[in-house]
Amino acid sequence: MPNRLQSSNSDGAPGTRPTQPVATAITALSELSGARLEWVGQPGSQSSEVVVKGVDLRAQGIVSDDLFAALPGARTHGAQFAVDALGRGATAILTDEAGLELIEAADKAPDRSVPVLVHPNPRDVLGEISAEIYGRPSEKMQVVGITGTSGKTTTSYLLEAAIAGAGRKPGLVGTIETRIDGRRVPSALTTPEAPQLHALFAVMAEQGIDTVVMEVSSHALALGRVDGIRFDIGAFTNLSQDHLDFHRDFEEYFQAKARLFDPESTVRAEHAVVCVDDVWGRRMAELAATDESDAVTTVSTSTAEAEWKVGAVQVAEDGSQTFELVGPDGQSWPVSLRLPGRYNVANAALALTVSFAAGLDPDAAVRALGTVDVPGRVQRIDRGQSFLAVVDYAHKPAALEAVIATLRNQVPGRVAVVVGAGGDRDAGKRTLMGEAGARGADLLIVTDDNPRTEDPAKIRASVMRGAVDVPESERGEVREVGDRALAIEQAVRWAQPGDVVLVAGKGHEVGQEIDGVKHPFDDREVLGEMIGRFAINTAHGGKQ
Ligand SMILES: CC(=O)N[C@H]1[C@@H](OP(=O)(O)OP(=O)(O)OC[C@H]2O[C@@H](n3ccc(=O)[nH]c3=O)[C@H](O)[C@@H]2O)O[C@H](CO)[C@@H](O)[C@@H]1O[C@H](C)C(=O)N[C@@H](C)C(=O)N[C@H](CCC(=O)O)C(=O)O
Ligand SMILES: Nc1ncnc2c1ncn2[C@@H]1O[C@H](COP(=O)(O)OP(=O)(O)OP(=O)(O)O)[C@@H](O)[C@H]1O
Ligand SMILES: N[C@H](CCC[C@H](N)C(=O)O)C(=O)O
Repeated sequence: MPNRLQSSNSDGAPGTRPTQPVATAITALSELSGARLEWVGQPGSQSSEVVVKGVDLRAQGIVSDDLFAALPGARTHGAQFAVDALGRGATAILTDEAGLELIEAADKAPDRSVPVLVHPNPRDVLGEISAEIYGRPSEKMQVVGITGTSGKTTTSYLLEAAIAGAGRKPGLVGTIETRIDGRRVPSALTTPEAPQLHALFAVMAEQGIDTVVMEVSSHALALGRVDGIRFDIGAFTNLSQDHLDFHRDFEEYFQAKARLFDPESTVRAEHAVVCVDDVWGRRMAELAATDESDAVTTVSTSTAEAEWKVGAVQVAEDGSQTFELVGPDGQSWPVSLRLPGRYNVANAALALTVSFAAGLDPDAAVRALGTVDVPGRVQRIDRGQSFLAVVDYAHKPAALEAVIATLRNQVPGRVAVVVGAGGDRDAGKRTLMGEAGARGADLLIVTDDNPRTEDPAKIRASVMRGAVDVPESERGEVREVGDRALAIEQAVRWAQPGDVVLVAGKGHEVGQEIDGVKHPFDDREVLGEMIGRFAINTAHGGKQ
């Protein structure tokens, strides 16, 4: 039976469960959630004393004394894995009526009497239950949630640096990784499920973390993953097309994000910091407004009305930039940023406005921002070649357009873009990405991203359609090369001094998922290798 995990592993890296778990009676959870208490397995040994010390919704993640949340899903019902969870030491189960039936009908009945909390929609109560089991740890620290279509990871990294720079102990939860005071904990989702999140907060509390910055995806908001968290600050970056496979339309997508700001929502942050550059931001700021004068702070890099505004931006040859952030009382901060691109000025302005709202020392926060690079976000690959080579995570139309525009401004030469679209994700964005790539690049090579369970040729065909539908006079050359390594090779062979090669869509990812199997693939390594093989000796502009 798997033992309770430690909040620190033998190598000193933080674990994913607290070391000092608290026991919560199953009857208390029934009362808290309104779930009905039933019993399955051997009759006669029911004990109202049953307690749980942790919770998970993946049977494979269960350790002794856990509550197993057996949820209905799109692919399967968690109750199918109840026997496995009990074998790993779960002492109780949370499920719905269908789950209870599945457990009762299972070939292998539990060899003891097991309490089952039955709720019509267990996902709706899982956040509160998880918070309770772990002692409501998010209330012991200042939590900042960042949402929006693009810029969450970048803004989080900038803010994490500001928090550390200002002398606090930061926690970070996001797409690339979870970090506890700078030490890594791997993460599979941008925003983990509620049981994992509250456990992480409990570990962070044990390790003395005082300020947490976390990315909050629209999936998380819609699926209740952040329920039970008390957010001090909610930050909004922007909204553009993505995830319309999961959300019915843009309005529903907006409403999911709005859960972090809507005064009616149970996960509403106490303060909102909103970038009002786009119309969705302006709507979000209006929605978040209450009678409290400090409920919303607005920030803008455009002409939009806002309390915090960005003044003139100076861009150096290497793309790094400086700008002035001007506040409501005329106070102004000179900001230096290593990250290139106008959109990163927006990310940095948002990060700083949040850090001021969080009470961080402004000078220290501003200083810290100037040191930040983000893995796989406009990450330069330099092997001494005479053209600029960049890996970026743009995998949606607006992001692709933004990063191409940034790089176009940065080089005197031409732009090559290697990009594809992911399988089992918003199919509507594929043609738009093809269009953005074809309009922006002198050479667009349409390739595979993570096809997942889809036919890669069909995904490429959609991206290609968007690309070739752009009139020839308005676009560059378009090629289709399915093999991603070969596509990168072709872009590198094409590049001349002063050009830029952008490999977009996978950023920090280190695998390519094809038919359920993740094959090792890191754009940064492959691009570096191709430059080494085909573009060496270019310090003087030549090629092999
Ligand atoms: C649409 C979505 O987010 N679905 C999530 C949801 O799936 P689901 O409800 O359909 O569950 P299911 O796979 O049918 O499984 C049912 C239950 O059985 C359990 N189970 C299932 C199999 C097993 O072997 N053992 C087991 O215990 C599962 O934990 C679950 O509780 O619950 C599952 C359990 O946590 C998640 O794995 C799954 O995320 C899928 C894999 C996913 O890819 N999600 C992505 C789209 C996502 O959430 N992305 C956002 C970022 C988006 C962005 O901004 O870019 C994120 O926050 O990461
Ligand atoms: N503020 C922004 N506006 C538009 N595009 C942006 C912005 N910030 C970043 N991007 C683009 O989006 C890509 C992803 O950026 P980042 O990882 O910071 O966003 P994210 O919201 O975390 O994305 P995801 O939800 O896909 O994980 C970048 O590589 C860049 O191309
Ligand atoms: N969090 C995003 C990541 C997409 C990354 C891209 N490389 C792809 O596979 O589409 C998602 O799950 O939609």
